[in-house]
Amino acid sequence: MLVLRGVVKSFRGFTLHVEELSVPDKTYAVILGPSGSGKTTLLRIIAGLERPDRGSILLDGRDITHLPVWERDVGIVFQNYALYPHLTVFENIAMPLRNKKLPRDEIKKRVEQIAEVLGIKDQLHKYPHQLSGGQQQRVAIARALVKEPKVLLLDEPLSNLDARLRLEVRGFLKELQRKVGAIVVHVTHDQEEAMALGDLMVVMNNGKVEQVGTPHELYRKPRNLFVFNFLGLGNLVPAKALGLGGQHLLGFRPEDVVLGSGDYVARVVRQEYLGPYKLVELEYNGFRIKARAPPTAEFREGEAVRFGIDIEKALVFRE
Ligand SMILES: Nc1ncnc2c1ncn2[C@@H]1O[C@H](COP(=O)(O)OP(=O)(O)OP(=O)(O)O)[C@@H](O)[C@H]1O
Repeated sequence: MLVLRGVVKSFRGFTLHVEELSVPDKTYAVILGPSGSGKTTLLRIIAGLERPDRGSILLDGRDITHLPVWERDVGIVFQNYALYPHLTVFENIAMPLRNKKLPRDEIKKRVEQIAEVLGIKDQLHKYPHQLSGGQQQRVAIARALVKEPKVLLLDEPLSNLDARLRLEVRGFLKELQRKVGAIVVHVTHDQEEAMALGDLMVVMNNGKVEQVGTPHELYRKPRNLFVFNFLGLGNLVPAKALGLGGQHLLGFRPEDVVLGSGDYVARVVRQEYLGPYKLVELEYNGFRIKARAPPTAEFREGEAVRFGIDIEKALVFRE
């Protein structure tokens, strides 16, 4: 189990403050937040690349706050992979083991083993520039895993891959984590990626943790407007505008809008065909509302449609 307690790190004009964060064993944790929210700083503190001003980091009950990077039992994959260009794939992966001065046979065995797990065994003689982006990334992951660390840290690992490869590698990362059983801490600003991968999601904003939970908890029970707005598509309408009492805002997801029947009448502003469903944007009482419709539904722009809201699923926020 990885625990951060009372961790504070200040730069000029920015403070990261994590009161308490626990990541249980064998958990895929995703740190999600907008640019500048402190995700990378948090990762670097866990890695030992950044020293916190206050607080402690515990790994399996051991205080590692003041240990140097190489004594921490963590593997790191940087966003740009940071491979050594003049070394072969084999030597890149072997580097952490050479630093540990393991015997030559042992190094060969372990490099080949991890290369097998990552499906790059036939690339070991090549140089990084002879590999595709996806293959380079696998080499970086292999290098991070070859020491069999308890914690694997991934900083925006998918951001350099094209859309198709990103989906493929995403599935692969999760399977890999299950196979090696390590704690993964994965930093991203992509909410879909975070929900797809995370056993545990940590939403950050402005140096603080806004909420920690499973993807479903965060999507359905966001603690505040920031989390609601940051995860997926949402509608926000004052309760009054819907003829309901109170001064609050109602938050609901497109899939909570029932089209074709209900208490309200709106106008269709536009529609987007997205394959499995259509996203329809409505205007009601001066507010925009996004709704889901079957992919075959046809609307005319400006057409009046009736709609209702699954009010049980709606969230109440203070205005
Ligand atoms: N070494 C440093 N010296 C000074 N300021 C820093 C340093 N590292 C980070 N910061 C500042 O801390 C804040 C958080 O940066 P951080 O990189 O952790 O955010 P992030 O959420 O990872 O953002 P991004 O998604 O853009 O990478 C930023 O305002 C950044 O300018």
